Amino acid sequence: MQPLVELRDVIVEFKVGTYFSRRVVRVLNGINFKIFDGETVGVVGESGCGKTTLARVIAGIIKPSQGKVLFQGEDIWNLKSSEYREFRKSVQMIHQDPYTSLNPMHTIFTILSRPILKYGVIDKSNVREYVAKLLTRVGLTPPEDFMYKYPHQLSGGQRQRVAIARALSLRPKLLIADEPVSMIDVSLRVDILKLISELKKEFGMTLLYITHDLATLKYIAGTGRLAVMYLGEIVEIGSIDKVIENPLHPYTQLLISALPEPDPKITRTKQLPKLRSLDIPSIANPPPGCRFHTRCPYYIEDTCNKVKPKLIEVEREHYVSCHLYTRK
Ligand SMILES: Nc1ncnc2c1ncn2[C@@H]1O[C@H](COP(=O)(O)OP(=O)(O)OP(=O)(O)O)[C@@H](O)[C@H]1O
Repeated sequence: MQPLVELRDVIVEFKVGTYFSRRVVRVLNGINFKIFDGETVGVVGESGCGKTTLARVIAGIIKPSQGKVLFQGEDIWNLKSSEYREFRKSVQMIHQDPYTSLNPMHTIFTILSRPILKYGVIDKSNVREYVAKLLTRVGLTPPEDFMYKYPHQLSGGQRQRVAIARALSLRPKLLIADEPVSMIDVSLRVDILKLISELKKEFGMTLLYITHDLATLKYIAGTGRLAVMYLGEIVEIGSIDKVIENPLHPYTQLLISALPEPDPKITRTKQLPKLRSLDIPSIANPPPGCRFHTRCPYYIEDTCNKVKPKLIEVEREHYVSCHLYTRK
């Protein structure tokens, strides 16, 4: 089956520093990744591991320094302008920060109607009705109470609902939600996650959900797949159930064992894997070999610190890059 999105050996490098101390930081290091039509894929990893960069590469906002990004089999950086326009319409993103993702100078009506008119989704005469429908669908009712307000007049949760309506307005094939609830009040998070998950089903979209919080991922992605990132690389990928029940990579094991337990007794007695070091290396200066070796409890001298492990299939559709499995 042709994937909706495919990343082939994607490398992203940024130039950082001033003129005299300019250097290159590799933020994505050889990503191979497929997303299939209709599925939900979660990407989890700690802050700064390259999740947003991955999302932006898939959305066509950042051009990879090397490698290819294919959408429906076509290299997005070789598309004709009309095809590129169609691609940009098909892939929509909900950003982390609802306070900066909406233009503060425009009313909600303008924010929602502009992309609709730009891409000719609906006839001009029907725009008001369409915007009202969108607002209602994302729970901003009655829509007249929100349409002519400015973003600063709304709460964080309401703004994120507007951002969801904006993404939805173009009827995208792929919705990328980049930590959509991390800056929203805890009490509102479940409602927003529920809304995204319902809309995904209702509109038959494919969903890429990015988070550093595995607990919210289980909530939204349920039966989908999960990719675990560590310092710019995917270290494990498989169905969410398999990865959570049988995490293969020591880093994934660590993430899962750190999940809060409903029973405080279990939390008190739970043994977390003993890490070699608590320091998280910088993505600007990653360790050689396996990037997790400086922290890994199962570190193998002369292998993990020297050889980069390949992502291999250990059980059906469950991939991991770790020397513990390549040696078997
Ligand atoms: N345009 C850029 N120029 C230079 N460095 C960048 C740029 N964009 C991202 N980075 C760096 O790349 C690294 C990965 O950033 P990214 O935002 O992709 O991580 P993340 O996993 O999404 O983190 P968070 O969860 O904190 O948002 C960070 O060290 C960041 O500072």
